[in-house]
Amino acid sequence: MELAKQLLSLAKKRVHPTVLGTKPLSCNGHSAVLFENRILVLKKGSKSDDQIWFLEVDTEYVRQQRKKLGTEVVAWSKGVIGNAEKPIVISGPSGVGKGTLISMLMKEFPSMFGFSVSHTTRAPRNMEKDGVHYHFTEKSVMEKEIKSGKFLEFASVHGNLYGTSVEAVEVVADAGKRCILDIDVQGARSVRASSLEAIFIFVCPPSMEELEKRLRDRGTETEEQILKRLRNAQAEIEQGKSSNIFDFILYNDNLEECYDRLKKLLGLDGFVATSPKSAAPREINLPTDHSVSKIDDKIIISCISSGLDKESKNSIMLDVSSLKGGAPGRTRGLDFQVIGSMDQLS
Ligand SMILES: Nc1ncnc2c1ncn2[C@@H]1O[C@H](COP(=O)(O)OP(=O)(O)OP(=O)(O)O)[C@@H](O)[C@H]1O
Ligand SMILES: Nc1nc2c(ncn2[C@@H]2O[C@H](COP(=O)(O)O)[C@@H](O)[C@H]2O)c(=O)[nH]1
Repeated sequence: MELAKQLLSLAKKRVHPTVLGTKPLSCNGHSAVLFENRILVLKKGSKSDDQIWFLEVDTEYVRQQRKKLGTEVVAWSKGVIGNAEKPIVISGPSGVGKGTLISMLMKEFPSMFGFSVSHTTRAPRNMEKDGVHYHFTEKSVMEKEIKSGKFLEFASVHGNLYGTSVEAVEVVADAGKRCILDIDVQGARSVRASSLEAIFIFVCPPSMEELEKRLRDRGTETEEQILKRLRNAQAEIEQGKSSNIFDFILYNDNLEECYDRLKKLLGLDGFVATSPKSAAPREINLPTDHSVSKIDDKIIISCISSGLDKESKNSIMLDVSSLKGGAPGRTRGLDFQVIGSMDQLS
């Protein structure tokens, strides 16, 4: 009942906490169940992907944000049935070939991987499309969004702001794909410190001369920008090799060989991409009429449905013992079991 006391004390003091995360859309009523550090909210008569929500009140993430923002904080997080595979964070100096390797992976395994589309304040290059390569944005807008908690991580890189929104990672996982993040070392450090469990790979150039050649041959930067990126590369390579952020270091000398090593460390060597392997979570549809009770880590949702001549009762048992992640954005690891028949199962 610690959480109940905490909530009561906040209400008495008339504290208005900073609310992080995307709020659930309004609905025709809801049931709420109190846990140790969060409140489970079951929306009545909502779509299957919008039924289970958590209001994080005293989770690790909320405590971190409270410290960072200096205010009381609560955070919305959508409950998702099942788990997602760990995202892959790829870092390395500009021009080393991260984007090239990621494109190869996505081309060979289109149904397995999805790209986390970052936000940036830098101007688009000729072939770059808004919403595909980046979400191109104004600095003032991005700064506001950073304050509102939209980003999992952000950093100032080569003079511009770059950031990964919570949504960018979660839409990929919700589609049943494994998310790939192309971010700099500062961003990788932030993700390492966040609640997102990931695999961290650092891509190294064979030499500074070769890195410079690749950057120049790419022809996308001005001379001034090339020099800035090369200066930053020195420090990034040192940090990439010496810090304990990264699980793997990949040397990108010969592209094909490097790509083969990348596939090997992801367990994809010899893997033939055939039919789409979807890890999309199972879904339940909760009817408008239901009552909720809690037994330890199990939530029993009793549904009442009236037929022509009889009223039948069915129940779903929602297991919340293996919740993963928590805020920001999604709480994964929910599982359910149907007790009795359930017409509403999709
Ligand atoms: N192993 C390689 N050998 C030769 N050229 C390469 C190799 N890998 C990538 N390249 C080339 O180097 C250039 C830079 O690659 P890429 O754009 O993928 O780098 P990046 O690490 O994503 O850079 P940034 O961080 O600036 O986005 C491209 O023109 C690409 O074709
Ligand atoms: N911390 C973050 N770094 C990011 C993100 N998106 C990209 N990047 C890194 O920026 C540089 C430059 O990229 P470019 O497209 O301008 O060449 C590169 O190292 C990327 O990895 C992000 O969301 N967060």
